[in-house]
Amino acid sequence: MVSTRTILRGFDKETPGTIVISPQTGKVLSVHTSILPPTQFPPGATYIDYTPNVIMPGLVDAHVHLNEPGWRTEWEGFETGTRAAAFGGVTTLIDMPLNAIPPTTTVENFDLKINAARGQCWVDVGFYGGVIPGNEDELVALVDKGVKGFKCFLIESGVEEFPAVSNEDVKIAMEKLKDQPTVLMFHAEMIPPLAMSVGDSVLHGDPPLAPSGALNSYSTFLDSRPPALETYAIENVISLASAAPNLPLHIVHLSAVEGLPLLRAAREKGVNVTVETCFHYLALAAENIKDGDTRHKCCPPIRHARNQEGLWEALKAGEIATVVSDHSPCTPDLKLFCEGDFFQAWGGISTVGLGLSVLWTEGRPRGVTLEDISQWTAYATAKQVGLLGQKGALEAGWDADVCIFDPEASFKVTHSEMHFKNKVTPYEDKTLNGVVMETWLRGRKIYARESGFVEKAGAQGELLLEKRKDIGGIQAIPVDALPLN
Ligand SMILES: NC(=O)N[C@H]1NC(=O)NC1=O
Repeated sequence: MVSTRTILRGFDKETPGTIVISPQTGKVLSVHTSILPPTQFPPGATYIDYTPNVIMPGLVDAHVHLNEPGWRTEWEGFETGTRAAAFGGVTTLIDMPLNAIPPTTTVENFDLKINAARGQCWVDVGFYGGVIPGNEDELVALVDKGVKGFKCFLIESGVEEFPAVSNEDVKIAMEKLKDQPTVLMFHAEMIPPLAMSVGDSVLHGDPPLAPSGALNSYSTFLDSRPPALETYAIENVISLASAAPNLPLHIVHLSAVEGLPLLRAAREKGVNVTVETCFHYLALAAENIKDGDTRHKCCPPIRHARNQEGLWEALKAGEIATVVSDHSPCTPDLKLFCEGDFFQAWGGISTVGLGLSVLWTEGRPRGVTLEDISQWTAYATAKQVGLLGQKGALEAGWDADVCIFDPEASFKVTHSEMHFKNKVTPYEDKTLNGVVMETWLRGRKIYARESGFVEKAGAQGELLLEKRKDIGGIQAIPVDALPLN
């Protein structure tokens, strides 16, 4: 018999709750902060009691590099990246415009990307477009075709087909996008003019000149990318904001806390700018990175524990709106483990699907709740990419994307717990607290810890290609505003 209702009972926030979903439409029908007994439902309804586990909205990871199509599909791909997401309770991924070949910088390239993704995804996937020098005439067409936002680099991106933009390029892009439902995002690192750094303590360190020290030493690498690169770039972004006051701006993967007062001051002056950080900046610290361990290389770099505490405080205060993975994998050879050279190794960390447990492991001792985590990794990320109303919370009428989480269990990150294509991550062998027991996408189970991936679900992820209807962007939302009920 085809069931007309699926009822999931577990904990919603701290209280027992029940959600009723329709397997036919894949939508949430109702959410209750009480236990609805099975007798209240029509015959044929499926009733699953997950107590004492927690029912959470599926995560929306708004920053992943899935790298397909092109030769870097060896690094990751739609099938493996989305399977890794499903393992970790992530039900929506937003793919970055670079590292695949070609990059998502034209409509023609976007079509190639869409064709490559179709039929391969375990979870729903949306896309960002890229802003590079000279592609301004593609931007509005990309919005119409459904990109959720745009990313540009203010410093070398690491891949030649996605060059950095100048301020002139940014202004041209802003002019094109100023009235569009989108968000313009910046990889905010820039090399300050040398003259500014002479004896200037504001720069918090030396300018990024040639590395002075052993190339396999983490501190040599860290010293080459001081907070000044981030603060200079953020100041630069803020200085450009008046060119398009209605266009939401967003700083991706902030590492340096020194950037936060600049963003706060800008927001106070009315600049529509938000900021994200990543799981690795909240969980890993420079003090613990051994020389040569290039699994930890990313840009901007992982900084010291004191900086990390500042990021946690800013998250709790609502100054940082979202937490994402910036999953940017590569094949193991490109991490140059023999040489351990931090300057030549690929910069990027593989995390997709581990983030919820990483945040719970690190956040719980700091007083963070699952509700906070849900806010940062589902509700606010969905808002950033214009998906509220469909994704990011368990609300009647929204997609029944569900993560069943056991907050008391733990697991060790071995190769069998990594589902991304290349099993290279700084979390290897670490024990993480909190285990995703099941993941449901639009009303259907796609992964269960006990029985594994539901094979027939393998191609059910949808591509989120509808044009955004909102004005884009996000403002940091106080944690108590989380609409789980
Ligand atoms: N090209 C690319 O994926 N770059 C990412 N890697 C990283 O460490 N930071 C990034 O922006």
